[in-house]
Amino acid sequence: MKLILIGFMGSGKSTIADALSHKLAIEHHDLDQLIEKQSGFKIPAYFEQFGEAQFREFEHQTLIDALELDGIVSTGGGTPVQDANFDLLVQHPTPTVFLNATDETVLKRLLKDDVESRPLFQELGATGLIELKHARQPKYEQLADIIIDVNDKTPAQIVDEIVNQLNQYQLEH
Ligand SMILES: Nc1ncnc2c1ncn2[C@@H]1O[C@H](COP(=O)(O)OP(=O)(O)OP(=O)(O)O)[C@@H](O)[C@H]1O
Ligand SMILES: O=C(O)C1=C[C@@H](O)[C@@H](O)[C@H](O)C1
Ligand SMILES: [Mg+2]
Repeated sequence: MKLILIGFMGSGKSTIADALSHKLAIEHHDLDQLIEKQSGFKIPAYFEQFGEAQFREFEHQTLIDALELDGIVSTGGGTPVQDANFDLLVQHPTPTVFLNATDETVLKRLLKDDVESRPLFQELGATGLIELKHARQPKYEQLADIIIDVNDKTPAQIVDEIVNQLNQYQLEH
């Protein structure tokens, strides 16, 4: 079984994919973690050392490899909106789940984490980050086979909702 999770930074892709992989007893491949493992750099260090353009190239190659694997692929927040990745994902037969969070939810969750772990948050600040979120929203929506509202829900509730919607989706396709 295969599944792709997309959504903005802080929408919960890594958290939800991890919980879902346990529930469904399948593998989870987190693109940011794969990039860190394969490059030997943490994401902020990679941005600092090589810049965003080179990060996007590395991310693209990692996505190509990850799409060959079984299980759940959780993407980085910016992965699906890069043109080359968008084209790959739009053609890919695997169901794509978009975790849709409000601006408030995203900011609340990101501010709870270490700001330094997300270089674009550090660079853009809260206002710039939300502008980026709005600019990306149409692309996430275009790629989504299933959209899950992730506001004010526990990870367990979100996981159950994904499982239900996925069953429905599979019956219809
Ligand atoms: N449903 C939820 N309720 C409350 N907190 C949550 C929920 N889902 C995730 N979180 C928390 O929000 C933060 C961001 O979650 P996570 O790292 O999974 O997001 P992400 O979409 O993978 O972000 P990125 O794109 O930056 O990798 C974490 O601190 C996580 O514990
Ligand atoms: O939204 C983005 O562009 C990013 C999100 C993270 O998952 C990382 O991939 C990186 O910090 C860039
Ligand atoms: Mg993540």
